[in-house]
Amino acid sequence: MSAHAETRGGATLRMLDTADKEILKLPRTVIGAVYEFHHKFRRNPHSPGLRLKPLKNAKAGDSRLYSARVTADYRALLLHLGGNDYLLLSVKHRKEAYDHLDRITYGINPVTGGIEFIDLHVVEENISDRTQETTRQGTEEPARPVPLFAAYTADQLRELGVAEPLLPLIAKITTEEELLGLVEYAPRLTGEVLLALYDGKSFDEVLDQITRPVSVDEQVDPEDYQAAVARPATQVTTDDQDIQKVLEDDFSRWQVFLHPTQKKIVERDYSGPARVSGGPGTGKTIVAIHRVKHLVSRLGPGHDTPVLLTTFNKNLAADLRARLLALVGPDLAARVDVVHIDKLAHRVVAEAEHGSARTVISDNDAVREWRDMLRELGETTWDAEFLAAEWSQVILGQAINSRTEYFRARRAGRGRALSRAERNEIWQLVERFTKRLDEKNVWTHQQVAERAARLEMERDARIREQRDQLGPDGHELIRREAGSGTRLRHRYRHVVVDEAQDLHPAHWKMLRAMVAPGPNDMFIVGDPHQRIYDNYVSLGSLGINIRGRSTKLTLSYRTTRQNLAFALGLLSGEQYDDLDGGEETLAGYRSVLHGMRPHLHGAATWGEEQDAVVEQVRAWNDVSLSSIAICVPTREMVTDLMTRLEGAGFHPVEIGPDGPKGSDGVHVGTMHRFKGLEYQRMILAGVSDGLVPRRSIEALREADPVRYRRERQRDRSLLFVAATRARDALAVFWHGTPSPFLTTS
Ligand SMILES: Nc1ncnc2c1ncn2[C@@H]1O[C@H](COP(=O)(O)OP(=O)(O)OP(=O)(O)O)[C@@H](O)[C@H]1O
Repeated sequence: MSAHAETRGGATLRMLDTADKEILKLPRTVIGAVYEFHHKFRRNPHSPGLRLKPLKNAKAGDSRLYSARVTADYRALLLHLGGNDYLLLSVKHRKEAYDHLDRITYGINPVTGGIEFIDLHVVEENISDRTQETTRQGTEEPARPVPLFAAYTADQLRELGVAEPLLPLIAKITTEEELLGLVEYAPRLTGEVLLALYDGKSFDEVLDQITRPVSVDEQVDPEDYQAAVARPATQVTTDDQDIQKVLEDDFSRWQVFLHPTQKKIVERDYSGPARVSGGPGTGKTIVAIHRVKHLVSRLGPGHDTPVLLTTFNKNLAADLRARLLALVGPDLAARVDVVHIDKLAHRVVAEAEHGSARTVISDNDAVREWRDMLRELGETTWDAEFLAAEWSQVILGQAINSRTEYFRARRAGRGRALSRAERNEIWQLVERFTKRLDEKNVWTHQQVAERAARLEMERDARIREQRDQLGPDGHELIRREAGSGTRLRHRYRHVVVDEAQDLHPAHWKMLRAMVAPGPNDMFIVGDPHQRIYDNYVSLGSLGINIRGRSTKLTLSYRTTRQNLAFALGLLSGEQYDDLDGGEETLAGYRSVLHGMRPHLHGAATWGEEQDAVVEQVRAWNDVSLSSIAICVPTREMVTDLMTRLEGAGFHPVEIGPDGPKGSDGVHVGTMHRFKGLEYQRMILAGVSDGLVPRRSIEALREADPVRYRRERQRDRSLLFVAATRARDALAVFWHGTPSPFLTTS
């Protein structure tokens, strides 16, 4: 519903995204009053109690700027957009609201077409406060002999979208602290551009990676504020609840203020499957959830669940469900099937086979079964991990049913080539293995996925067949399932996938078959740099054609610039695929958040390292224990650390396959468990040579270089995922020799 439709007769009052930063610093009672004010204003902006009146700004003839009464002492600054539409720019103490009117500027950015508001007085005060603070602490940096941005002309900065009124201030900045002080209250794009230039990106890179993605194509009318407020670059709230969310807590901002790039991706109409990539913390999950909202709010009325939102595991699905509910409310959320991918596959199989009694075993259990079987057979040519992966990825992944098919199968990226005789041997072992599982009445998730994919593809084929038989009127009952009288349709109208990089080919086949090919059918979100399972796919070859519909998010909302630089260093020299046979990079990946450099600490032994980790937890006593997490490479190390923390009087909570097994207390888990999570502070422990990457892969270095590279890359990604979970502080520990991933960065 649009704000206009909601408030017929009254007024619209939207809030600019930069307003809440100042408002949230006000006393609690005033924040509450802002919310009340907002309600009253929308009902009748001219009610006498509100004292709405134009302000005489320094700009000649300016009549857009208004003030209104929030409490006896506080005033709202409003921008009149036209008609009864207003924009809340700020709330200030009465004195401040009128004292520095000549320092208040607003306008439409000619590059993005978005509305920008700057209180130069606030910016200047912030710069001077921050600088004084560093002087007091004795941490001030020496001013550079030339201003930081002296190398750029005003025209160049304008071209990059920097806000005009800030140019004189920018020209004077000589320290990082001053820059951070300016960026905090500057329009979003100005901050992004300046920090990127400061971090060493070239003018062209910034233009290409930061400015162009948010530029508008059309000519911007500098006076048309109604048009400007509707552009993605103007980040505003839309309704009452939004304002409440923003005022209640900072964590709800994602529900309200999408980055222009996020917004474009969410609202675009795609002619077929679309893919969104982006580094850690760039809001891929947020975009997926908003996309679901966008899709579900356009559906006609009904009680069915035409939208699927799926992800990798149960824990992440629970998180998606909670976030979706917070964003859309129970009625719309009820129309979305939020389920993790394995459960979805199980459902399909259970429905077809009326509840299979088989027990599912984990991938680790499957490798163990392979190992046992090879030992029993005295078979030493192949190792269990290789056979498990060959079976899962090539044989199940391509739904191979016979030896002949396996002889012909493509084994792209699987390591060394296999001769016909070798394939024959493997096939026999696979047959034996599946028989062994059958006899034990167990199967793996991949087997379930493969069965589900087959079932869904058969269903899809039946739907097509029936459609082909439709008469010219198209409404024949032929569409009914033979005998049952129920209509046979695709399960979903739209499918939205998060954590796409770790889905198995069989999952993709199942998902593809669950939705009719067409506009907005599939929305796929993932980051190949975070692939931590051995599933490589080419979406095109699985019938999911994303060509021309790929977009990338590059601004991290989680990771600080310091942590981000560290994490990027971990990946140096690797290449990553784009899930479609091409290459993917993290070009443009950046942050505007500022924090401490990661703390790095080496110890002589694992025992000493654990002592240091416990000390670190103790030192972080300014945050709650549940906002700290520790991740380590192995299960044994989790157990060790849990005992150690317990002994030190902390209450560690282990993260299991379904998420944390409790809430209060430091979370501890293996690196695999941290996919998709985030914590205020993170400790990575055990980042030693031989553990990260695993020593066991060394044997492959000569024997199978391709596989060696992949396994090594997987361990690197695991460390990358772990390092990017931290919102503010990151501490990295090892014993003995540090991981080579640390030293090459
Ligand atoms: N537009 C936004 N406004 C405010 N916060 C945001 C916005 N977009 C994302 N965030 C926040 O940034 C953090 C990371 O978002 P999200 O989990 O969606 O990123 P991601 O790309 O899926 O990360 P990862 O790949 O590491 O799992 C979250 O805390 C989220 O709430």
